Amino acid sequence: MTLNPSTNRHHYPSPAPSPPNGIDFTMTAANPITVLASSRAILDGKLTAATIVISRATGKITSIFHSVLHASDFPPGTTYINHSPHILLPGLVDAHVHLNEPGRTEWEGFWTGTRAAAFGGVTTVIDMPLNAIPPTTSVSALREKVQAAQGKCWVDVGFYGGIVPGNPTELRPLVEAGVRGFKGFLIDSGVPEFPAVSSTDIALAMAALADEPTTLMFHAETIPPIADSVGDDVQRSLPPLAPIGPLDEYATFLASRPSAFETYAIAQILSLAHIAPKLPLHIVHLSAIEAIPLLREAIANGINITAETCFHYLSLAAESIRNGDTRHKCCPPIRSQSNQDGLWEELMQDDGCITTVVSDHSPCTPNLKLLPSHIANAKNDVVAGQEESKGDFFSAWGGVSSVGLGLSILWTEGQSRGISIEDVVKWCCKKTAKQVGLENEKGDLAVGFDGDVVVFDDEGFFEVGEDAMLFRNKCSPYQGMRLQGVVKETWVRGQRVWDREGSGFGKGGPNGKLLLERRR
Ligand SMILES: NC(=O)NC(NC(N)=O)C(=O)[O-]
Ligand SMILES: [Zn+2]
Ligand SMILES: [Zn+2]
Repeated sequence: MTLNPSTNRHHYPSPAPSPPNGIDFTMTAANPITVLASSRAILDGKLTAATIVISRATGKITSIFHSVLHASDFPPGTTYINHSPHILLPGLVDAHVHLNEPGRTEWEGFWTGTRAAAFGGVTTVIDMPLNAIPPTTSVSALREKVQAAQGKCWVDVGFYGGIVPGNPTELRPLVEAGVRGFKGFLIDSGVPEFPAVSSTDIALAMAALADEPTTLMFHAETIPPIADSVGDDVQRSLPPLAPIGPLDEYATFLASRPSAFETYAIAQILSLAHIAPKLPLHIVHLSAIEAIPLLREAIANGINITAETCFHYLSLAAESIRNGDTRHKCCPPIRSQSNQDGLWEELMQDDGCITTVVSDHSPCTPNLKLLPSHIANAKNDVVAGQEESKGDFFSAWGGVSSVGLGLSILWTEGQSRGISIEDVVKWCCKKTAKQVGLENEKGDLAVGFDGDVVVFDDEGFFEVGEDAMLFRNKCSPYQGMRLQGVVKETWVRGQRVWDREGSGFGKGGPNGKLLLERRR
């Protein structure tokens, strides 16, 4: 090793690999590096051999080589791991997670939710504005959330703001305070403190955000009016379709929330898009394939709109949901197998309207799922004293728990559909990062990006037992399933947070960053 006294920089020992493209191939004593290598990695969306150098001081990727370099190529003191043949992926950005703290921390919290994320290779989660109390509909509520999150996050966490009636003046201050987008509901949200918006509210929100660097997102389900003369406010207060059939049969629930709820809501949003032509619009958790032609046409006409779908719509189907298995209840609902096939078909199109796949992890305490004891098989699923309403899809909380399982769910389901690991990275890393304005630091393995790296064994299997459901309440439709694709290690900004075969969660504690830098 040669020491350059003027800069105190240690240069790499000979034989050092020649630095391609003039990359600064040096390490200072104050800036030690971690090097992760593998014969297989996803760089710039393509599978290739790679050696990734991460600064331990900044957590950023400082150089990348498209080949496997050796430990001896680096200075002593370098942490070097060759993970061949496991795949190095950029950490997943799950752009739709409900963490529910403060206020409903017994449903989920920052600590449990972000550990579950890290377990499954998710290095960034974006928290939804509802189910915590207060909901994130004002800057002061955001402050409470940020306060509650301090010191508890194992991965990086960003926040969405909420659009509710009466809060348009809060929206720009929320952008300034660092929220990464906004969500509004066109139907009852399930919690009283987050009411649905009318067309008038949407128009006000669009006007307020028209020139802001943000994304306006909608829970697009609404009850089509019984008559054109029904006013907007009356419309919003209509009850959903009454159940016709046994309440514990999934088909009864599915029939109460038809695809027309989604297409009608999307048409309503599109009819207002001219108010903010530049503002990125986004449909969260798209389920109904009938909405795809509407969205495609809108995009062809220049409307700036995208859609996400969820792991559960791509892996579960109405036909296989047992009576009373409310772990599958979510809104919009999981639809037929042919609907699932149609979502996959759209997702696989390069120019499709569905650009991202997220979890919509929206958990609750097991008692609120009203799960009958013949289905409950995790310890905390069985709750005494609710026999009369057990399995009632209409009374049960709507939301599927899956944060941290998504990579393996998609990989398992995708085996028979011919997807590649590059596809998964596109849907769950690259495009989700873009959706929330993190495309210059997350979602890819590239110089200058955060050193968020997943070590993925694409051929391994695991069973979704309690040890794989690190979210607070072990109640998920994936429970007991055998999934292909195991996350061996998760690195967040150059620190190993999860080491499946080694020490488990890192001794460094929860070092997740709260992503509150204003979007640009
Ligand atoms: N209040 C909720 O968490 N709702 C969520 N619930 C679902 N998806 O069933 C959602 O994202 O709409
Ligand atoms: Zn929603
Ligand atoms: Zn949600």
